[in-house]
Amino acid sequence: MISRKIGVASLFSCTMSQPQDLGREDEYELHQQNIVNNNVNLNQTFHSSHFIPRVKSYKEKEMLESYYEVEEVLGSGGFGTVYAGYRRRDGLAVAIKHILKKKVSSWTQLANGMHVPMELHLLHRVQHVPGVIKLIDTFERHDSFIIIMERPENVKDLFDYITERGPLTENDARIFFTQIVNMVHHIEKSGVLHRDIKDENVLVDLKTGLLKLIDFGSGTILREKDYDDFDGTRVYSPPEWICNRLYNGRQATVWSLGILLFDLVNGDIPFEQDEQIKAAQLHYKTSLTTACKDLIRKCLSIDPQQRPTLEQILQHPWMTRVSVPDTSNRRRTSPTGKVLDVSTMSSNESL
Ligand SMILES: Nc1ncnc2c1ncn2[C@@H]1O[C@H](COP(=O)(O)OP(=O)(O)OP(=O)(O)O)[C@@H](O)[C@H]1O
Repeated sequence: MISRKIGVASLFSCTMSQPQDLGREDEYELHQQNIVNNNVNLNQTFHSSHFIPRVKSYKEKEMLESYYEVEEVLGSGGFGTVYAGYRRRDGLAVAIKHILKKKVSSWTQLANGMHVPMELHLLHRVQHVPGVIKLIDTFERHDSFIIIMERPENVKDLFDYITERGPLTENDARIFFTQIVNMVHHIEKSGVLHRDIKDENVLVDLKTGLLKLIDFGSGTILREKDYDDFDGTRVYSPPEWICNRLYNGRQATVWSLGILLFDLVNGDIPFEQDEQIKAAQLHYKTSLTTACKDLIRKCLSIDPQQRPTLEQILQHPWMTRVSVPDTSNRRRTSPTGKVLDVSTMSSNESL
């Protein structure tokens, strides 16, 4: 598998306590630390009435470190660094994302006139969506923003998960893919476009198989008009972006879902080079059902108009197939990491 990650450290080498309280709505605050907004690059400005943080007055002692213990690096990318940490008052496990202002390309203006990275606004706006990572707290410093999020215990991102286990069975892939499509559907209904749906941005809870979506750093407000900017992951971007530098948000999302589904059942993404994206030829390493290949093919239609909508994906026969108990005693590993007796779950993948 070709590595698409840069400098991602191992996850969760230690934990202190079970997450109990993810922070009540009224606990969510934006702590301003020595705010200097004069040099902020406001490429994109939106007036938001959805996001009005309570601003805590700046005091030297009320720094991040007095609320949170910062530990090892979980990952670093285009916008900054993510650390593991704990909330001091109750030991809640958190992820601390440090976003450098100079690296932020998209900003929004809040109803109170404050400027924040679009990522923060979008994440706040989709907090009600099941599966979206929970926002706990936010700080502003003169050169950066710090986003505190829940850090579920015993998780692994989907890239590492697939790298370690190889291609998933179609049944397991369906369990994951259904969660992701439902999440994306909810997010779009909330007027948000994630624009970086990929295995590295999905965390798998190894106990429950439940997924968490992270990283709205490439996201934007959903609109019908085509976009002419893209900051997501090129190998998940559609041919119309590669060829024309223009795309419809919903249709590009469906393309990225097609890449992700291929990745789940095949163990790696289908295209690395621009020419491959433009040709959209699919070569499978694994044996798949006709229904599965049909759904992938439709999502990866070169013509964006031919791609299914999210509703149509959810209605596709591969997604809705009725579970047929397998009477054999075959055993296999589930996405939850447990060895399952497949006679108790859906497993008939033949068409
Ligand atoms: N809430 C979280 N809980 C656990 N791990 C997390 C969390 N948020 C981020 N991570 C880890 O940190 C990594 C980087 O996070 P994220 O993608 O948000 O940062 P980024 O700077 O936008 O990275 P990139 O540029 O690669 O997209 C993730 O791949 C994941 O491994």
